[in-house]
Amino acid sequence: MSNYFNTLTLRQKLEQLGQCRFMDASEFEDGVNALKGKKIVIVGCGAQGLNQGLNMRDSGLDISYTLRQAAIDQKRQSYINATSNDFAVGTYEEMLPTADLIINLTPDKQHTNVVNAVMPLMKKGATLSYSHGFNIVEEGMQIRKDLTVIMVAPKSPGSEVREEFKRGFGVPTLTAVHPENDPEGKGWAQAKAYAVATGGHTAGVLESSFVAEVKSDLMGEQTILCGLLQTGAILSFDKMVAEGIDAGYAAKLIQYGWETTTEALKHGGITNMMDRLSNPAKVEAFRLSEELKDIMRPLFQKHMDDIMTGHFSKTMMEDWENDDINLLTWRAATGETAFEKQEITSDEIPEQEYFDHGTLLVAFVRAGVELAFEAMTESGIIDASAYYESLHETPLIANTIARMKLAEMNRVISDTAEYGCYLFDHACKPLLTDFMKTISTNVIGKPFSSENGVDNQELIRINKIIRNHPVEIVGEQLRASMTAMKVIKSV
Ligand SMILES: NC(=O)C1=CN([C@@H]2O[C@H](COP(=O)(O)OP(=O)(O)OC[C@H]3O[C@@H](n4cnc5c(N)ncnc54)[C@H](OP(=O)(O)O)[C@@H]3O)[C@@H](O)[C@H]2O)C=CC1
Ligand SMILES: CC(=O)[C@](C)(O)C(=O)O
Ligand SMILES: [Mg+2]
Ligand SMILES: [Mg+2]
Repeated sequence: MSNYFNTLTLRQKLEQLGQCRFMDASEFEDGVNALKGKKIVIVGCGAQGLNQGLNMRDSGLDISYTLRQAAIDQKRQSYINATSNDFAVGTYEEMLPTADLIINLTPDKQHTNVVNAVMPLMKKGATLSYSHGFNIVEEGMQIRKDLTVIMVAPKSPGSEVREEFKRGFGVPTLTAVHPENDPEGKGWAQAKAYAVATGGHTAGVLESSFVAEVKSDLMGEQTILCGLLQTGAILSFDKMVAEGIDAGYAAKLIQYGWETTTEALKHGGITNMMDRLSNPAKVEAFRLSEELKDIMRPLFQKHMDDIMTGHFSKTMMEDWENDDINLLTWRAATGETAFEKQEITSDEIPEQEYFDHGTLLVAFVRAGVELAFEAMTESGIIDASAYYESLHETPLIANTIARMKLAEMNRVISDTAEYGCYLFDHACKPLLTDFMKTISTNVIGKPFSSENGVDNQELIRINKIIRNHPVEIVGEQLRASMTAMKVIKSV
C-alpha cells in the first residue's frame, strides 16, 4: 500500500482537492429513502459510531453494530454503548454477510486491519463507508472492485453530532464517493441519504472528495480546532495564575471562555465575536491577533505542507508502529498541566464577562480561524469546506472543553486529531514565549482598560479588515442557509 494522493498527477491532485459543491436543500427531498429498509451495520461503537447510529435510527433506518469478538466477550465500553441503547450487536460473521451498508467507525489506526477482516465477509455489491478518508488517501487501501466506497464525514466531534441533532439542527457534513469504487453509480444517492439521516443536511452538505476531506480535516484539527485551543488554554491559564488571578477563577474563565466566545463566532462570524468586545478592547484584540498571525503563520503553513506531502501521515504511522509512544506521552503530559488539574470556582461568571475578561481568548480565536482558513484555501481547498473546518467547528470543539477541559476534548476527538493536536501544541507553545511576556491581566483575567480613547479612523479601518476577510464573506452566505441553528449556552 502506498499514499494514494501521492500517486496522483498534479492535475488530478488539484481536481480532487478542489472538488466541493454546496448542495441545495432541494437535493435532499428524497430524504433517507435510498437507505430505507437496507441493513446498515456499523463497525465500532465509539464517539462517531454510537452518535451517528442513534441519529440514523431516529431517522427511521435499520441500524445494528458489529464489534470485535473480544469487545463482546469482555462487555467493553463499546458493547455497553450499543446494548444499553437497545441496538443489536453481533460478531463480524453474524452481522456482515447480510449487510447492505457497512460503516467503518473504528479508529483510523485500525482501518487496514478492520477493512481486511470485514471485506471478505461483505456480500457482492454492498457499500463500505468511512467518516474520515485517511485509510484510502494516506494509506492507499484497495477495496474490492464490486464494492461501493463512500464517505459521510460530520465536521464535528461525535458527541456534538448527537447534541445538535437533538436540538433539531445538525452539523455540516462532507460527502464523497471514491472514484475507484463506484461500480453501480449508487454512491452519491446513498451518501446523501446517510447525510440526511444524521441531520447534516440542516447545516450544510458538501459534495466533495476523499482527498479534500482528508487534507482539510487533518489541518483543521491540528491547528485551530484542537491544537490552538489547547495551547491558548494552557498559556492563558499560566499567565493569569502567575499574575495573581485566583486559579479557580482563571480555570473557569478558560473552560467556559472558549465556548462562550466561539458561540458568538458560530452565529455571526469573527465580526460578531469581535463586536462583543468594547471598542477599546476590540482595537487591542485586533492588534494582538495580527501579532499572533505573524508569529504563527509559518507553523500553520508547515502543518498544511506536511499534510499535503504525506510527511505528517508517515510520521504518525511511525508512532502507530512504535506503540503510540508519542501520543501516550503527550496525553499524560496534558493531564499533568496546572490548568487541567485546577478545580474551577463555583462562583458564577456572567456571559459578557467572558468577553470583557477574555480579550486574549478572542485574539487567539480570530488569529487561528483566519490562519487555518487561509492556509487551506491557499492550498486548493474550497472556501466552504475551509469555513466548516475552521470557523463553524471551533465552537463544537469548545463545547467539549466546557464539559471537562482538555481531557474531555482529547477523549472525544479521534486519536488522529489528538495526535495532531499535541504535535501542534508542542511546537506552538515555545513560539509564543516572547509574545506571552508582553501579555498582562489587562487582556486576560481582568477588564481591558486603556488611557487612550479610541481613534475613530482606526476603528473604521479595523472593522473593515475584519468584515472583508474571505472567511466572513463565505460565512455569511453559508449561515444564511443554516436557518435551524440553535443557541448553546452552558454558563
Ligand atoms: N472522534 C470524532 O469525533 C470524529 C471521528 N471521525 C472519524 O471517525 C472514525 C471513528 O473514530 P472515533 O469515533 O473517534 O473512534 P473511537 O475511538 O471513539 O471508537 C472506536 C470504536 O472502534 C472499536 N475498535 C477499536 N479497535 C478496533 C479493532 N481493531 N477492530 C474492531 N473494532 C475496533 C472500539 O471498540 P473496542 O475497542 O471496544 O473494540 C470502539 O467502539 C475515525 O475514522 C475518525 O477519524 C470523524 C469525525 C470526528
Ligand atoms: C472532531 C473532528 O471532526 C475531528 C477533529 O476531525 C476528529 O476528531 O478527528
Ligand atoms: Mg473533523
Ligand atoms: Mg478528524
